Amino acid sequence: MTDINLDQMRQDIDNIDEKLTDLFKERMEKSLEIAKYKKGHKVPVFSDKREKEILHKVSEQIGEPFDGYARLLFNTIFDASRSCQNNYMAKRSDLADRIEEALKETPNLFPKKAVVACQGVAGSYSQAACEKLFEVPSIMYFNSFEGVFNAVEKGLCQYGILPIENSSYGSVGAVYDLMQNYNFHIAKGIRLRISHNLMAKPGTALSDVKEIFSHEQALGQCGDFLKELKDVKVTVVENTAIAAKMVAESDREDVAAICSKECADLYGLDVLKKQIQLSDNNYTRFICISKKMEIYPGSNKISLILSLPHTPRSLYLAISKFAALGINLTKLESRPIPGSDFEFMFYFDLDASVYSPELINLLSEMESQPETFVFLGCYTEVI
Ligand SMILES: O=C(O)C(=O)C[C@]1(C(=O)O)C=C[C@@H](O)C=C1
Repeated sequence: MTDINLDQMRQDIDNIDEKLTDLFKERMEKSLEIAKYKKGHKVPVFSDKREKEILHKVSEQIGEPFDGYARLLFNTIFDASRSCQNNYMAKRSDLADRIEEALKETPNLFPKKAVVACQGVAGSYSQAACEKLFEVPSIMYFNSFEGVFNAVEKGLCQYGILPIENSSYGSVGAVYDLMQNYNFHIAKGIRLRISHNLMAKPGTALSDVKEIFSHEQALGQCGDFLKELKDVKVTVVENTAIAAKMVAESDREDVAAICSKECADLYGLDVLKKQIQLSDNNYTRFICISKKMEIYPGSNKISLILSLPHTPRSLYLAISKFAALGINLTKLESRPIPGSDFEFMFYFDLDASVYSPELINLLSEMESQPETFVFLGCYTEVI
């Protein structure tokens, strides 16, 4: 009995959907007609006033309890309508040409050899990421992340390796902040499993340790282990391998470093405690940056930087453009713009590829807006 009723009700829904679909198609065709007018008369796609008027009218007409749902539905309809109009009106941008050139000029295979900038000293996780990406890299080490960006921008190194995010401790804010100041592209990404160890000179016992050195991210990833230790000073240094080197070269017998196992062999240290990170599934994402845009075959990830106007719904409108094309947004990071009044730079990672003409139209449209828009690259992430 129940099943018969359900079948009947579903049949009713199907009939309603058929009418809705016809009406939706009719509405989208009208929207395209408007796009033709707008293109000819240089009228912008988005009209906040018109959308608000429609939402108000629809809410009044439908009343409670469905008015909230109706606004949700109509906002989605506007997203589709705007996306279709933008796609129709898109002008080919300088970015579209640069992407086409990069697709033509990038070789099919990622290089095996290159001069690569890494932060820190030998034994750093950046070195491990670099050696996973390149078979025979010539690594140049720089004290700071800024040194890596500089070396690539000035052409001193062909590529640079930078950590951007850890699965348990989050984004590397310093790298995101530097992205605003340098011209670079992302050519590849890599995800590295990270296992931290407490290391000291041979002869030092865990109970002797009075000071631990490491990078801020590594210390954060080992927070639970550090909380258990009593009367131990924790000191932040630029890099985990720098911490290992400092401990190895120190006259003190009461210091230790949190670093990778490879550092033990490199700097003659002993492991006091293995795997001290919060989770066994501890991964760090690195980017491999280049000066020129390089897009290797199969690239399926896109990174962008956007500044958005301080107006209601501006972030929603940007995200809805990706949603309307069915694009998965895999990361959204916001960082304050120095010196501004709580204005932010937004960093988007998308599951998308430059082989899609609709996406190229969308990127062209975004580039034509007055706000900052930077296409960082289209690449694959090695896992
Ligand atoms: O009225 C317009 O200007 C339209 O382009 C139509 C429409 C809509 O789909 O209703 C689309 C985009 C605008 O932001 C406002 C309304």
